[in-house]
Amino acid sequence: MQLPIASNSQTVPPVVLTVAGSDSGGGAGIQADLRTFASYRVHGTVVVTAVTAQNTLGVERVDALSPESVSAQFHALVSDLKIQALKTGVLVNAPLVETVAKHLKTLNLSNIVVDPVMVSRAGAVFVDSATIAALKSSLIPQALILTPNRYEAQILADLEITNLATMKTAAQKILELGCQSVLVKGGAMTGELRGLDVWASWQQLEILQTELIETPHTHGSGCTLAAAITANLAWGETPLTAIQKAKDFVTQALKHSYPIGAGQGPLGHFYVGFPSS
Ligand SMILES: Nc1ncnc2c1ncn2[C@@H]1O[C@H](COP(=O)(O)OP(=O)(O)OP(=O)(O)O)[C@@H](O)[C@H]1O
Ligand SMILES: Cc1ncc(CO)c(N)n1
Repeated sequence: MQLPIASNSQTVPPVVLTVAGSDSGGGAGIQADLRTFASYRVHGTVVVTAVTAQNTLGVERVDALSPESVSAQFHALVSDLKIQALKTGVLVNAPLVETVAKHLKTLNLSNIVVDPVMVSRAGAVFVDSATIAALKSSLIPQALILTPNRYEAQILADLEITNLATMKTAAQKILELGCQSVLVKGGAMTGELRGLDVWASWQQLEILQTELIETPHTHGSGCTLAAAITANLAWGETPLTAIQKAKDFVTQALKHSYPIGAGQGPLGHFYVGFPSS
């Protein structure tokens, strides 16, 4: 593959950040985010929020980092590096949500993608009601783009999502939480809605669909999508274009997902050519 950027000391890629958890199986979380960032030739930095013991079959244990550790990681980063776009992933308790929200406020950055990880598609529940309340009050209002999956959108909108109409209604209800736009992801929908997403801002509503990839190996698709949106924003794309390009990237990576382990395998990020940005 031809590298699009010359490697000399003058070339500086955009700096992006993922505030997320580690997946020991390497499929989701920070591991998926960094593979995605590398695919987009952006420099990925990390604030680790939790360490999960996880594989293709599920989550066995979650250890949250302390708010002090998370704060220290933010301080080290922002005292030295200029972040152009960031995404947040799993935040397993209310103090962590509040800590991250406080640091994001001081960054004065508009390119914020919030992936409100609460329930993975494999059914792992990561958060309690206090955490959901903190997400709603302090983090979601800072999002340029919020990316709930079907189950997270149901919780945030307090509405059962069964069809396209309820996906749209949920998106519009979630906007009232104060985010600038919301992408209700359809990976967990069934039939012809599987893989269809609904994006809503106050001005616009779009249905996004590429092609359905018939595979059980989709572990990390949500993290990959949010990371790819973040990378596209860092390269200067508008929110809708960033989402469209990111969805194309996820579709390609799903085409190349691979069966390691006995459960849901990860996406094949490194088999996708350099994405246009
Ligand atoms: N089989 C599929 N074919 C095409 N697109 C898919 C498929 N499964 C998921 N997607 C897309 O992948 C993106 C991620 O959505 P999804 O609903 O899977 O997120 P998620 O549940 O947060 O993922 P995960 O918890 O596995 O990281 C969305 O754009 C969705 O439409
Ligand atoms: C660490 C981590 N973050 C996010 C998800 C959601 O897929 C996961 N399974 N694990």
